[in-house]
Amino acid sequence: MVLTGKTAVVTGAAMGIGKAITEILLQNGAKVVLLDVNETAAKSLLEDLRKQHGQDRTLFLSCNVESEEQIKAAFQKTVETFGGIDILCNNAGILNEGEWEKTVSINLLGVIRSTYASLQHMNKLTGGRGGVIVNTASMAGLGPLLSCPVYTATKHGVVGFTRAMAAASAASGYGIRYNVICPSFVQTELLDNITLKLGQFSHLEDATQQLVEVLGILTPSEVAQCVFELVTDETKNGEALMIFPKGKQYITFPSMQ
Ligand SMILES: NC(=O)C1=CN([C@@H]2O[C@H](COP(=O)(O)OP(=O)(O)OC[C@H]3O[C@@H](n4cnc5c(N)ncnc54)[C@H](O)[C@@H]3O)[C@@H](O)[C@H]2O)C=CC1
Ligand SMILES: CC/C=C\C[C@H](O)C(=O)/C=C/C=C/C=C\C=C\[C@@H](O)C/C=C\CCC(=O)O
Repeated sequence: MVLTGKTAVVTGAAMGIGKAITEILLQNGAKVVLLDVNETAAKSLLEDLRKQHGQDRTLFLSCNVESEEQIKAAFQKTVETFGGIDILCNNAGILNEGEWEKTVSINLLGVIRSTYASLQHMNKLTGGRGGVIVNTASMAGLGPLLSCPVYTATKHGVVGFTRAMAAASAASGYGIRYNVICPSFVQTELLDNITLKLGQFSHLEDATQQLVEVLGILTPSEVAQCVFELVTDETKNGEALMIFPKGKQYITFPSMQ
């Protein structure tokens, strides 16, 4: 996929990995709609992006992925502004084992809400142009992080949902590819104040810290480069890409056949 002239929507775009995804998509010619709840950070980023890429290739819309209504309104505004949606990066996510229902609502249900809402605009069977969706899971979507069981569950859900949507799309002729990234630790604000975010499992922080020391820490740009690969390589559908500082690996799952 050539990105020039394409329209991308990125959730959780104001900071961290979402910001890096937004930047690499703009650098490669796409128009990008930034969705986030952090208006201050988003508007500051938008000002910088417009200085670099011009006034007409970006749009910020305040959108909480816990709200189907806000997601649908954001997608409608995107289509009205840029004519359609070609790329969707469901990236918004939190880590909060104390508020685990909120974690589920954002990390898993938010991805489902956004994916389903995008169908009417992207599905070739309903007048869409097709395209690609890349969801942000985690290595915790492939194996357990003992200090955050609910976060782990949400990310396992994102991996499974993405792979099922990829199969459904291929079988139905939607013309949409679905892929998922599974990064290890990334230097973002999500990692700040981790003890508080682990809630009743904060006594297990040291075990996670040991994982960090073994695996190292990625930069958001390294993760965004992998998203760019999954967006542009039109052979990729149903892929889970594990990303860590020493490299990356496409996961092979047990085959039912
Ligand atoms: N930082 C890490 O070590 C890793 C992060 N991830 C995942 O990467 C994604 C991005 O996280 P980071 O960039 O690390 O965190 P971050 O905290 O830097 O950025 C998350 C962004 O999502 C936004 N957001 C939060 N709740 C939202 C909601 N309800 N609706 C819309 N936007 C919302 C925040 O305002 C923020 O801009 C998350 O899904 C996270 O689970 C995956 C693996 C590793
Ligand atoms: C306390 C949580 C800290 C950060 C959360 C962050 O957002 C995140 O998602 C970081 C994940 C890092 C995970 C790193 C390693 C995970 C190891 C095990 O759970 C096994 C995982 C995958 C095995 C895959 C395989 O080898 O087949």
